[in-house]
Amino acid sequence: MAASFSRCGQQKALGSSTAQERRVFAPACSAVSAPAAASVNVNAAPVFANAAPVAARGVAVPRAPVSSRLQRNVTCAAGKDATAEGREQDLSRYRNIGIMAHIDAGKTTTSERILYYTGKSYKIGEVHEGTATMDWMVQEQERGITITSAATTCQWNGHRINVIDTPGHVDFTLEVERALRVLDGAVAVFDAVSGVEPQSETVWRQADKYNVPRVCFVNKMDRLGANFFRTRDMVISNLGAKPLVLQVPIGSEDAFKGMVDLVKMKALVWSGEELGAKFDEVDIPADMVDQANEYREKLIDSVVELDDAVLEAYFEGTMPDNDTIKRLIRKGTIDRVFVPMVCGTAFKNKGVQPLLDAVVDYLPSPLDIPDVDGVAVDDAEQALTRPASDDAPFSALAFKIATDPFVGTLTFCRIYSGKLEAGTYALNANKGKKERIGRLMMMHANNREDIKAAYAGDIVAIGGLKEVITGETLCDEKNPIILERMDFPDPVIKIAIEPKSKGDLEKMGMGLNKLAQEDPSFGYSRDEETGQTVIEGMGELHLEIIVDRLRREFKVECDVGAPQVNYRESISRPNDIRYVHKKQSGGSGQFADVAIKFEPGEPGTGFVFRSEIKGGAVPKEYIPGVLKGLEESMGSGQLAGFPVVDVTATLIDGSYHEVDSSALAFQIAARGAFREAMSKCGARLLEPVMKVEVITPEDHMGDVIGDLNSRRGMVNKFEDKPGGMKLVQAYVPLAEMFSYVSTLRGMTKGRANYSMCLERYEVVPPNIQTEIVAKQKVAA
Ligand SMILES: Nc1nc2c(ncn2[C@@H]2O[C@H](COP(=O)(O)OP(=O)(O)OP(=O)(O)O)[C@@H](O)[C@H]2O)c(=O)[nH]1
Repeated sequence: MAASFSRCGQQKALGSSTAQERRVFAPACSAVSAPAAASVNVNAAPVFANAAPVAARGVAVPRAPVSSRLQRNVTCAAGKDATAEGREQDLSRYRNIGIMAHIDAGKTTTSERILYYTGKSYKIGEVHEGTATMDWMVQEQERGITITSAATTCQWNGHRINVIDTPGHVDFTLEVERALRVLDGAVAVFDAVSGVEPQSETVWRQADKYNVPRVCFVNKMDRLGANFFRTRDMVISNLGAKPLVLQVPIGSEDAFKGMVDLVKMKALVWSGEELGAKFDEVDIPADMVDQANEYREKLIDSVVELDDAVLEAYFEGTMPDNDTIKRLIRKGTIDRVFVPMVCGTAFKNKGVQPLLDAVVDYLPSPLDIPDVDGVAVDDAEQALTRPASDDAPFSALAFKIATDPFVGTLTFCRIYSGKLEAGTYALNANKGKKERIGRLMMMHANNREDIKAAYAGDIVAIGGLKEVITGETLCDEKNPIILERMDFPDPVIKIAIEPKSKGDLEKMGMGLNKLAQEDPSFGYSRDEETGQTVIEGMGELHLEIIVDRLRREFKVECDVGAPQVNYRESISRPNDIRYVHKKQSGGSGQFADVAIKFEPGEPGTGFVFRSEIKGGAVPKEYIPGVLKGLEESMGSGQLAGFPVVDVTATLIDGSYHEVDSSALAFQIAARGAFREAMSKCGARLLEPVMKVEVITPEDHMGDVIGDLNSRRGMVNKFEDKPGGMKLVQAYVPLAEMFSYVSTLRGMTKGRANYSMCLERYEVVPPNIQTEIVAKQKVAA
């Protein structure tokens, strides 16, 4: 049997469910791409002084639906005046936004232009030159990708815009999730050539989950094959959204000059494409007047429906004025009736200023969204809320931890209510501990500006917090609240790492500890028996970056093993198990008797525990012991030591001894019952199956399909793509996808690309299960 792992870095929290019904081990959600690390055997026995701190995990509760947003809109008018002394900007003039999209759609380039045009940076950093301000990590600059979401603050048109640029690669999906949790609105960037790409779908659904209002920016209008209206159609068909066209492009590809603004009914035409190029507001070109009229009419038709009085007047022949149109676009955007759509080319500096106008005009301020939800500290069933007001008790959510070489730990927080001053104390509501607010900073990518106080709506970094981790709440000690937790995916792959020397071993312990603190989708564990260290993450690229950071930031010399799938174990049939734990030899005895019904749960349900004990057959105080024993057992299954998922356990009966029973005895009995259940309930292995989308030239399509089939893949969809390309979609087990990037490159001479994300867990075929189990036993 595989040796047991002590799992560090993460703990699956129990959400807010009751003690009688709890869930752990939510299904993983992520993917893989990029080259595999070198393969080396690992035998060392590292010893770490500290286990990584326990990261909170929980079930995210989406924001309130539209109806409650509408209610909030009513309240906000009253809340607006409640601005405390010291606030620089009225809360209604805040926009907390994220920039989200598929990899390479141009999020970072767009964010860089936003910084430039808002006067925050005087020199533009280019992604392809490795100088982007927002991509400040050395790994980001070398690879030209965003890995961590960077936060920055800028000003536009009398508004404070807090921007978070999020990664597009699916391995860093947690960064997107964290950002969406604390944002009020988002800009969804699309590549005008590729339109809606797989990861744009994933982030779109994440934004749906958190009810985040969006504006679409169709970028790269200068590229060959760019097509604004095709992208609009894909937003409808692939995302099921209702785009509201606010601009019509003037020309495309090389001839892209600007756009017609359908509210102003003016053409915005750029005279150059250099940084800072000016644009003029001129009359609509004669050959576009009909098209502009047609789309303005569609725009007005969509917005008048949101206001009965305006609709009535419209039917009677009165056109709404531009202020009314803008008011209704804002209302429809915030209520998520439609998604305004604008266009441009960030790289060629066209369209960014109107995009900023759209952010200010149409995305919500903190006053436009529902009061943040939470629960009481001593009673998870008691719902609490906090309004976006400086006068309300202080509450903030830590959504990201970063390690800064100068400041140490930086904790990024979104302040939902109240005021926070540097040098004061706040309560970590999750841990019940007071923390000193040493330094308070506004962040500009990796630069920071010290501030004395922060207010409702701000996104700030706090320096020097000791024990706060991602997802925890900081609040006023006298008015404690625990805000909704975030949903963290479970790692899908793992690799073994071996430090080269004893010195490296110590540094590795420290490094892993810090990295796990920053990143809840990363975990590490140490096999107590073999001393092997295993790191777990969301994909090959994710772990590659972790190892790179260990080497560079923590100066750890190490060898790295081949990536392996993080399988899961489950059961296939129900069974009632009775287990008696009895120990009489020496000292006081131990006695616990449990009868537990084990049943396979629905996919994705994790672990559900219920107690149906009647008449005190198992006294109430021993039931947490049963739960604890089962939870411990779920961490490592009997087949091959993988986590067990999708099991429902119901405590139906039992007995106890007046003297010899204890919670510990029931914990041991539950572990015994679980062991028996795994052998009597048809234990089986589950594997992550990925949705893989390959975009390939037609002449390589046969090879691509043949290769996917040989990887146990099931091809389920073909589609035409712009430029004579074909999309092949297939479901393939993750175990068969390692190093796919290099195979695909070789097979198609580098002309195809692919992306993938976790679709579901499936039962591993019996012959493969036998192989995996045998391999795990040898490894143990
Ligand atoms: N032609 C053209 N290229 C662009 C435009 N915007 C961005 N690019 C280029 O597209 C590439 C990807 O841009 P990024 O801004 O890094 O895209 P991203 O979405 O931030 O990528 P990730 O952070 O890795 O997900 C870079 O080489 C950019 O220079 C554009 O408007 N036109």
